[in-house]
Amino acid sequence: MNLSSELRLQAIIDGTRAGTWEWNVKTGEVIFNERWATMLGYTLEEIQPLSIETWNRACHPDDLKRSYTLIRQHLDNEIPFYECLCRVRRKDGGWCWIQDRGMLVREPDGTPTDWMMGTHIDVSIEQESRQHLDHLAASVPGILFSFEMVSPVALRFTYVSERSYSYFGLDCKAIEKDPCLFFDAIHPLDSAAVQAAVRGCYTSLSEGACQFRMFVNGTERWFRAVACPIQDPLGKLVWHGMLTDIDDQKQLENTLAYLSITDELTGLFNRRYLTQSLNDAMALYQRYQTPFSLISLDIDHFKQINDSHGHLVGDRVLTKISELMKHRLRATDIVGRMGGEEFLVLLPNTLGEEAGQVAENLRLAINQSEYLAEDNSPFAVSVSGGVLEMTEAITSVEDLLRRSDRLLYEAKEGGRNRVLDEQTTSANQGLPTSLE
Ligand SMILES: Nc1nc2c(ncn2[C@@H]2O[C@H](COP(=O)(O)OP(=O)(O)OP(=O)(O)O)[C@@H](O)[C@H]2O)c(=O)[nH]1
Repeated sequence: MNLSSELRLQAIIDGTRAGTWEWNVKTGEVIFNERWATMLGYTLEEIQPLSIETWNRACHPDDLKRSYTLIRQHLDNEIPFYECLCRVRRKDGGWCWIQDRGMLVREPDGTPTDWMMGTHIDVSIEQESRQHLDHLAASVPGILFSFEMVSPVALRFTYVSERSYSYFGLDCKAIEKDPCLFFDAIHPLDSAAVQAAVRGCYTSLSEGACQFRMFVNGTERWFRAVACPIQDPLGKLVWHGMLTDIDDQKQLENTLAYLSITDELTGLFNRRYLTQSLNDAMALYQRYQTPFSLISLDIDHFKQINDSHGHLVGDRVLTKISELMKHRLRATDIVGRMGGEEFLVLLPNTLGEEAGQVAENLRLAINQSEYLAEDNSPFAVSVSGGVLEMTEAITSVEDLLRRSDRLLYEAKEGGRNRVLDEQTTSANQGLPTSLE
């Protein structure tokens, strides 16, 4: 090519529409090109005479301070290039965003000169779009994010909205630099699920969602993330999504789940949960012959207790017996109130003989406890019960409960305050299918 280097350089500068600056850091002398002036709405002539003061007046004071700090770092060889985003005042009084870049000019042997040179490029449009996005993100009830995936297990956040700080105390820029900051804050019990969702996104190339807990200021909170892949104009797949705080919803779900399986008065499991647990235990028995036993206990003459001492005292008896049972049973046992004054205990992996001893201990503990009337006078309470070990002969949960009721009935008939099992009763000979 036979064009002079000067001509080529000028063509490149004109083509990039860059304002250029040259600054003698010793004397303050400054040279700007025509484009530099037109970027701000002037002609070069209008802003004569030029000096570093021309720039000092045009640049926003906050950005100017930052700019000089960065220049100092560059001149002290701490950073190889100078780069700073600055707001600059235009002739019409408005501001524009200028990407300011430059470096110290050196002789071919590396000796520094007194001159720094660089470019000013108007990036107002890009900056405004970024701000629009930030404003939009700030008005959405969640954290907006974008990420690229470099492998099925590694992703890089290309955008995280500022709300990340108020949501989980992590700076959005810090997460963009290091995604581990985000992943390390996920509850260890949920990190496998999150990783699986990320892998799912990578392989299915479709929308992915997951719920997980994160540690926020030392406490756990539930979040939900949804992300959808979009192919950008360069053919790269980028996931865009939103993360919302669903802690209140989760608390409500947990409360509802707890209430749906809990007896309100005693805090024990309710009939629904007991029936489900019996179905599960029976399925395990039928599939793997995993043994289990069932204890049923019913308070004797509870109607009399209510009638003599009042319903409130009756309620206290139910609560006290529930507490007694909870403390005497294993964590794996399932104890619940079937309704009224009747309790059931499901003992997984327990044979009838052992269950019989547990039932007898419960009966004794209940009978030997002290119950107080409204006037603090003590009265006694006893229970009758039945113990059943699951066997091949028992065909269904209904059958199991029918046999259990039968034992209970016989214990009541036999004088109450006792626990019977199928071996010690007549019930094992010719079991009736109903109490009638
Ligand atoms: N205080 C109180 N009483 C209840 C509750 N649920 C049921 N009851 C009462 O429990 C009593 C049960 O009476 P019955 O079924 O005749 O049995 P019982 O008096 O214990 O007699 P036996 O079982 O034959 O020893 C009824 O009076 C019910 O009103 C409750 O949640 N609180």
